[in-house]
Amino acid sequence: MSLNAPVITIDGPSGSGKGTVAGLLAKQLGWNLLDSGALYRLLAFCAGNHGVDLANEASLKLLAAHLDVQFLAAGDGKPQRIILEGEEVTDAIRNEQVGAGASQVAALPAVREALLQRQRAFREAPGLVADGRDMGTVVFSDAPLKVFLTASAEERANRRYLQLKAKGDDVNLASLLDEIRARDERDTQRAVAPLKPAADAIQLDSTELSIEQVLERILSEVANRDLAG
Ligand SMILES: Nc1ncnc2c1ncn2[C@@H]1O[C@H](COP(=O)(O)OP(=O)(O)OP(=O)(O)O)[C@@H](O)[C@H]1O
Ligand SMILES: Nc1ccn([C@H]2C[C@H](O)[C@@H](COP(=O)(O)O)O2)c(=O)n1
Repeated sequence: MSLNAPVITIDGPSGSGKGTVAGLLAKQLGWNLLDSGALYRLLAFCAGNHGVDLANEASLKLLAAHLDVQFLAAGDGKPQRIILEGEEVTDAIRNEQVGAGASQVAALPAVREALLQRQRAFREAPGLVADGRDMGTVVFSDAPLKVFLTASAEERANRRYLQLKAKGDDVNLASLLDEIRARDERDTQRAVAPLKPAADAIQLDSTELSIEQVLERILSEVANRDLAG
């Protein structure tokens, strides 16, 4: 970990485009990438594999501390490959069921504590782009650029619908909207590290913006702060 390496944090609700924009930004800047939501998804998925109840905080804490995971750069603009206990789970953790489980385990203080250092270890030169819910408020509270990315719940559900449909999943728009609202509620209302903008974050509503427009706005903030060296 290098405490001097600059960090750009991108927080926001599910489907706001954080992961997509963080990946593109990291690629463009040649910086490291932390998809912190993947860690919570992996924990929920791993708990399922090991028969651990999603409310069992003590067992989840242990599982989180010993999570055997590798993030592998895929290149060609493809998402990182994720290997859990030797098995590729890149696609398996990207569904609403695992997302809901992740949101459930993420509300447990011992789990968040157990994952904190693992997340901070991603801070390496030349810099880090980190996306999640508490990147700007807790994990990298000293980051020189913090973005809070939002979009209406309807637009986010529609994006998720198109994304899952393109993968061949059997999806229903109304259920996705309900799931997104339930996840928003749990992520914003939990007692520890709730989803909220950091006081010094730039807020971007992407409802009417394309991915390229969002990226362009963040890159202009990177240039204003002279972060790219
Ligand atoms: N501005 C945008 N306009 C249209 N589609 C977008 C935009 N941003 C993202 N998308 C699409 O929306 C879907 C969800 O985006 P993404 O996975 O990046 O969201 P997220 O905020 O990381 O969600 P989660 O927190 O659940 O992982 C993807 O299919 C992505 O291509
Ligand atoms: N920094 C983070 C990242 C994620 N979570 C929780 C809350 C989300 O609902 C869930 C899945 O995240 P996603 O992959 O959809 O970004 O994980 C969190 O609490 N803190």
